[in-house]
Amino acid sequence: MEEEEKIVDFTYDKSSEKKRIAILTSGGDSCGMNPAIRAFTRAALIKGAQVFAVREGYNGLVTDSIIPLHWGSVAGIINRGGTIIGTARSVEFRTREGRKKAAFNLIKNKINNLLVIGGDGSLTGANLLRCEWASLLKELVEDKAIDEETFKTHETLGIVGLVGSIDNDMCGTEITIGADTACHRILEAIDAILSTAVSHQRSFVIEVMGRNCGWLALVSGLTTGADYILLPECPPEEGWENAMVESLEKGRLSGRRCSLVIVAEGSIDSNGKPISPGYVRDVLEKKAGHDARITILGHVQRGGIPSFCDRYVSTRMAVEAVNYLYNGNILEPVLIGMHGNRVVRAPLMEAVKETQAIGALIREKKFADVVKLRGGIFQEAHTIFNICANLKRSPVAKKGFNVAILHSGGPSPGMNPAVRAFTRLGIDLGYRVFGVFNGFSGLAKGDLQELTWMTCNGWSVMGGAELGTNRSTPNESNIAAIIKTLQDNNIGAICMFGGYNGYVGITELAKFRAKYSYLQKVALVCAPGTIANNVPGTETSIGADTCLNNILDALDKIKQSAVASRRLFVVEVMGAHCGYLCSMAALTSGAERAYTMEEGITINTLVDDLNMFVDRFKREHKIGLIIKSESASETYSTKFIYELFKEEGKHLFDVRESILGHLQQGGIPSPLDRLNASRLMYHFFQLLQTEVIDNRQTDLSGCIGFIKGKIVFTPLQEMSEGINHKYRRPQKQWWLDLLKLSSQISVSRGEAKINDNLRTPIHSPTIHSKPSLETDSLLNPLKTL
Ligand SMILES: Nc1ncnc2c1ncn2[C@@H]1O[C@H](COP(=O)(O)OP(=O)(O)OP(=O)(O)O)[C@@H](O)[C@H]1O
Ligand SMILES: O=P(O)(O)OC[C@H]1O[C@](O)(CO)[C@@H](O)[C@@H]1O
Repeated sequence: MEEEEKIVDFTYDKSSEKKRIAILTSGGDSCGMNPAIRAFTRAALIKGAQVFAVREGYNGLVTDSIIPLHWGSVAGIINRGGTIIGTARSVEFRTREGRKKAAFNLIKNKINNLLVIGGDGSLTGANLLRCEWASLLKELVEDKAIDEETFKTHETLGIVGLVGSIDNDMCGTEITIGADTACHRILEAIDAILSTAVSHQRSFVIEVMGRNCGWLALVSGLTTGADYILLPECPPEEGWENAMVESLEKGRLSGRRCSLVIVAEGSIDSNGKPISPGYVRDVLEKKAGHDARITILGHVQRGGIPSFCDRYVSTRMAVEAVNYLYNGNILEPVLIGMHGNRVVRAPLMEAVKETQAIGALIREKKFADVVKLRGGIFQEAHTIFNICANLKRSPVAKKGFNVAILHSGGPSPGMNPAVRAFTRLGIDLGYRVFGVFNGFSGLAKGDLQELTWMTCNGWSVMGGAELGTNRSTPNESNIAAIIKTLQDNNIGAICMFGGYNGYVGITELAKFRAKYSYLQKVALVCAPGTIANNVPGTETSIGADTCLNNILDALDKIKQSAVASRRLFVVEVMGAHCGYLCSMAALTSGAERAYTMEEGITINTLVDDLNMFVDRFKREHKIGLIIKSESASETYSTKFIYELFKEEGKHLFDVRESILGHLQQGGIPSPLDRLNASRLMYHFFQLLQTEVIDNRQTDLSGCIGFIKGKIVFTPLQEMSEGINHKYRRPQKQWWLDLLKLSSQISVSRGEAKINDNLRTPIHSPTIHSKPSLETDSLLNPLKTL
């Protein structure tokens, strides 16, 4: 995979031949397709391309349902599920005759670049069209449908693919567009089911989608604390029914009041025989005597509002697709994927081949190879699930090593799932695990407790921080008491899961090593648990994803409230001195402006922006949105900006300010935060084993975090050097360029010059069940963002 560092090159393409690019969505719809259509269209328009939508997937290519897209055609869709250009599973395109018609229609519309957003099937189709292109064109010449001249001008077809599928089943990307939102829908349903299951002491068998991929089942199993999961990639051994019942019984005996089994829809046993939820229910009733119920989640999983993650990845991938069409080698079709926070390109043909190989390997029952092809995160999540769901039956060999976890800083969603994973992974490995209440001050007071397997039962779904958190740090007055607690409980390692203050606290504690020799035998490791994403040694902190979903939820509601009147909203978000939340919220909400401390606010910026909004509202815009980071400027406060815009914009628009406040820290943790919290804790124990126990580096100190798609350890010195101590944020912030991207694709450069009828949005097929395939169905302006 080739990683792209440059986020976007917005230079206008001056070549005389303007690119004509078509975009289509195909296969099952997925949340995130619309943000991808928006970002792709706008980024391509900025480059000077003419952009077209092919309606209803490949059917639109076959039937010539191709319409132009303009800046305004994709307005107001960033927060809408589904796909405004329609999708389908086209039977005709599967035939060579169908693909010949598709080729003809592309040529008829003078299109020689195509973006396909769909699942593995759709991208297989795109790949096939690309492979057959020359021969299809030759046949069209022979049929006299096109002449030699046209043949020559269309010899190459640039193809780029984005994986839009809830299944997350494609090689070449860690995550597909729609998979995260589907996890949100599944978790909402399971979290709701758990309360009734617990009340009745029932067992629930839940079927989730995914075709022959178990990603959705695996992630939902791990993040809801399910007892048992059935995945197509890891079919259970013969006699699994007894093992499942035994495992569930063990859970009940330890105090669980309900049992949860998640079945991926493509689950099979080791002989390749499908396993149905009905069969699992029957086993539970007959063999365990459980009162069991089935819930098949179905298409709920594909619906709703796109999550932050899906809006983010789809926007990034779409912009990179434009980059590729302008700067890449279009003779080699690519798939744009994600690796951590980074966009990557993979050869489309290879990705398709590898993905198809998985299906064949499942049929050949080569399951170990299948799991390998699903990638490292899949394997890791599976290992963590297996440990956290099963209390070992045989006693574990004790390590004689005690570990403690504490939080520090503000509460962050994901703290409880982290403690659960820490406890269970630690116990499984033979450690004694302690939870410290109320941060470093609790440590000084000796306020800690040994955590057992069941102490954290149910914590994977809980927001807040059961252990408590505060901003105290070790200092001269409490250090002796801290050392006493550590010594009394024979603690050999501390995992501080928290925010900036926790990093300061661990740094302070390490400084006391010179004075207190006991501390030289205590490993000190920070793990990022803060909504602000302002800590060093990581690109992402746990809690930020939940927080951004909270912010987007609020922004979507705020935007709706403006529909009836012209309003400009100035919305203040948290993040201390770090503009991550602000810039990401702007990028994924379609806000026109984001004010961060990193970029600063000047009077010139405010005047320019005021003029921009005046211009927009004059042209019938109903809503404007500015996201402002809480510390963006000491001089130009939220109140000041509100007053300024109110005064200057009166008679044209209203201004409202909204300070989102602590709702941003609350709520149940998102699937991604739950998953990543567990993965971090898994890596903590790997680090402990290799560095502290095997390499005897008892005074190990530093932090673990996500860098370029991997979980890595950064030693204390480097960690400290990576901090901008004045502004309490990392020195280097990888996302800064995204601020530019956000405003570029939200505000049209030449908008003032654009003819009104070109800004007309498309009818949504979700509103009109039988959308016309004619281009004149571009009616009825919605006139929103
Ligand atoms: N082998 C193929 N040859 C030609 N076209 C194909 C091929 N496979 C799929 N397609 C085209 O892509 C469309 C969508 O494929 P499919 O139904 O497999 O969904 P998908 O893209 O895998 O999406 P999802 O993961 O959401 O199911 C098909 O209806 C067909 O038009
Ligand atoms: O919506 P349809 O055509 O019934 O397809 C359902 C299938 O599509 C997906 O949602 C996406 O591939 C699968 O998880 C599921 O098996």
